[in-house]
Amino acid sequence: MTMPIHVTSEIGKLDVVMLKRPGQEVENITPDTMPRLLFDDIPYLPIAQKEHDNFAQILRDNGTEVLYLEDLAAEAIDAGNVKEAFVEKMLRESDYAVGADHDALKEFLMSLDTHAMVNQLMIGVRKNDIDFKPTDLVSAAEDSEYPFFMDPMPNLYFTRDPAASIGDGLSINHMTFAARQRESMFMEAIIKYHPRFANKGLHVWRDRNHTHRIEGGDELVLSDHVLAIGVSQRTSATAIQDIARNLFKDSKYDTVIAIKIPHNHAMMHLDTVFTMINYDQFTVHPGILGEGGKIDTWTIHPTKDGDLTYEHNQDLKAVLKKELGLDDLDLIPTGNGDPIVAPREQWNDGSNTLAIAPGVVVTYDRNYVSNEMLRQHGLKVLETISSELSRGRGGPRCMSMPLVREDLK
Ligand SMILES: NC(=O)NCCC[C@H](N)C(=O)O
Repeated sequence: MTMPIHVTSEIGKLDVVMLKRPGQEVENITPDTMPRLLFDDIPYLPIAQKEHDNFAQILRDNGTEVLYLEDLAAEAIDAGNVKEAFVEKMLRESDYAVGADHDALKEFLMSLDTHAMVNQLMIGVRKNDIDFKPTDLVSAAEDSEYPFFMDPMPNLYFTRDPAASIGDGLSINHMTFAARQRESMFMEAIIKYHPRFANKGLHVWRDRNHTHRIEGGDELVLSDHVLAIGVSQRTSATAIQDIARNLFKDSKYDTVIAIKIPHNHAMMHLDTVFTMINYDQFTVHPGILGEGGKIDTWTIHPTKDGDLTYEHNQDLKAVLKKELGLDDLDLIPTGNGDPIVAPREQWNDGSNTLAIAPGVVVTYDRNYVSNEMLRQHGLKVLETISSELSRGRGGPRCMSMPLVREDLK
């Protein structure tokens, strides 16, 4: 029986994927909150939705079943009969553990049907959504001008990050910034309660109850025994050690390649600068490579007594060839390596390709130089429209959480 989560590569035919259609949460970004909510501009929602529907349709047209986070979350909460517990937990993580504001918010959220409640949590709760005037010190002294009781979660359409499928399981992630920390609660509920996933023997390799951060954009499943994980703005070396230990103990995974990338918003995750697109082909943003193409990598293996060994290397190509057992490797530079085109296209996720089968990728249409390069290197490129979605700083890989991929032959 195929497991409800089964991902042993970045490139096996994509059978099932989870997306989140951008909704009103995106309209709740303002210029003041943009930096904190991790956006560099405000997408125009009707167009962003059209673009997202186009992306989903490309996936369906190529034989992928598309599931939506918002539906799975509501179905899970109903199936587990945990609406009140979920609302309580969300309130607690939104800093409303007790008190009159907690009670008013809880009453409002519980009055909605489960789908509407899930959507409302994603959209955020504005102060004028409910008939309640707070009288506490925080509201009076600190928050009086702030329009929200509960912040929107506009990054939810990047389903790649709050959780990551690995083998017959997943990591449910402790996210770096407050703006995204509550997001992984939805996946936690789905795995625990949704009939499609609950009690099916799925492994949670690392859950969200940790202080050290890791995000799915950094977690790349290179094969059925090798992962690459970015040491990045969003993923700490400690979290990488943790997940490596857990995987080495209970799965076929025996190799994690930790790759150190610059710590900034344009390159926040490994998949913004490096993705696998075929058995022996990768995209790479030249901006992560130092003099002579060097980059710091550490290959991690288990010892017999459950400890870890680390091998430092600065030749990414050599490391990948060795660990994947390849004779040669094609690293395709974003924007053809041009000093203007490469950073421009990387900014709009020109390196963030989603492979839906070996050698078949979905990319943003705006990155036409990188797309042309991919075609010249023999890839089939399916372009998706991208003027608004890209304002959130994520591309096709970021916007998709593969749940099932076919194993490679
Ligand atoms: N895997 C990815 O690179 N995801 C893109 C996340 C973009 C989002 N605005 C963020 O900063 O977290």
